[in-house]
Amino acid sequence: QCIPSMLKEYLDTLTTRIVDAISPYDTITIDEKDPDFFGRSEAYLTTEAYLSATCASRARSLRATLDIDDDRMSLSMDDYEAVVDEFHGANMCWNKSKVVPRATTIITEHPGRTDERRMYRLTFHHRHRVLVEDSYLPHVLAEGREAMARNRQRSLYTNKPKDDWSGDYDAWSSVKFEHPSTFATLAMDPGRKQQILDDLEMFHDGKDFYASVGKAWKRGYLLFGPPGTGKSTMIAAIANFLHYDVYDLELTAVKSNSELRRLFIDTKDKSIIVIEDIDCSIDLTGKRKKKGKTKQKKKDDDNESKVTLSGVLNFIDGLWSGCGGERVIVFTTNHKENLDPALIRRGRMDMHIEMSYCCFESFKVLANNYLGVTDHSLFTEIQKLLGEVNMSPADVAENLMPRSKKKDADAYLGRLVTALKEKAVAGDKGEEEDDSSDEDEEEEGSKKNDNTDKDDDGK
Ligand SMILES: Nc1ncnc2c1ncn2[C@@H]1O[C@H](COP(=O)(O)OP(=O)(O)OP(=O)(O)O)[C@@H](O)[C@H]1O
Repeated sequence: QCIPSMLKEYLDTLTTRIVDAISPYDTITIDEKDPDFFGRSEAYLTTEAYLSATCASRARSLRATLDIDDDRMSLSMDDYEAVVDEFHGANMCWNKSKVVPRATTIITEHPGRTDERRMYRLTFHHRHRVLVEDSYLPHVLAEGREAMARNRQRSLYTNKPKDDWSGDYDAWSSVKFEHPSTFATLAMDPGRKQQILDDLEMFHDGKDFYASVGKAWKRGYLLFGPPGTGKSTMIAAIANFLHYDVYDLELTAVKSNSELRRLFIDTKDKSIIVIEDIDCSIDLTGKRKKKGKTKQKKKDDDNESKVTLSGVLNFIDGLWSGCGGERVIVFTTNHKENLDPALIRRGRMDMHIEMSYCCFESFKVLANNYLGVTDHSLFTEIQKLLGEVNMSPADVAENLMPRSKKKDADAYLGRLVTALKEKAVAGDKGEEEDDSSDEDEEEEGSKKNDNTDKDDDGK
């Protein structure tokens, strides 16, 4: 029984060798099993992601698997299916096959599990060998990784108090990141929006550029503006655009610079590290200039947190240069003028983005988002009123929010007109008083600065 099977194996090998010798085609096999680990090989997973993203739609026979984390079906080529990928005029033929081991009499604890092994085989003409090795395989790798990053379930992390850290990688707790905000739904000046998108794209595709100029692959964005103008919404849109995780760093819970460093070291690549309301998080502001005035306060704060401005500056620059890559850091503030210039200088906060009160262009985005209208007889009046009063996009959105299943555009736009008129009667100052009413007392003194910020668009 053994001899015929050995003979078959020998003949198979011989046939392959003869065919290889006379065939003008080369092949590369990418095996599912990782020789060093029990899991699936990264090369296989990356190839699968690449083919699913680029060529699987051309395959007639597909395989669906349920991604439990993501709660969706993902499709890939089925076994024995083949597709052709054209690259720089050359045909790259991929097929998927599997090897089923010969039956044995091993009794297993897991009867459903088989030892079958899948593989992708790339076949191409011998004359494209250099193209495949130098360009096509790196292309498959880069695009496959990109597709994997796009498809993975992203997380929103927050830092735990040090007393709750239990293991080496336990400084952050996380939940699924599922914020629906995108740049399409974000209401802001379209020109500025495009600038930000271009900047993010440049950063995202800039690995080689950053390496060539000797700069760490990171980018800092300072988002500033009055409450309710969309700073948090913008962060979510950036995360969705770049397909990054978000680390929401609560600085007041960090007790020392070394704890801060450790938190940053524990963040992963392809992530956004956010410190919201940086001016309220910690006494980073003005400390260097008004040492005398803040001495007493500093004493009181010593028991609370010993994170210093220089600690924050060091971790941004020191750490970024040394580890990982592809990280974005975002600070938000309602009062940019209170921040120490060293903290927000270009190179640390590379782009300063003002989120301002609702302009007509922003309103049109919100009207479309909330009511599905792109034009209406009340638009002209709303445009005029928005030119006269300051209303945050959050307030505009609240007025446009349908109160029943029926999207009655006349009623909701009418309600907005009434609210704007009331504000016009109260004057712009009324807006500022409204904002401060639900905020901490200590913030009240700086409300008037919202308008001074408007002159600095951070270009
Ligand atoms: N520019 C915007 N585009 C779309 N929606 C917006 C925008 N600004 C505000 N909103 C809406 O208002 C809500 C509050 O906005 P958001 O929390 O992003 O404001 P913020 O500037 O971060 O406020 P704060 O300074 O108080 O934290 C959002 O959930 C969103 O629905």
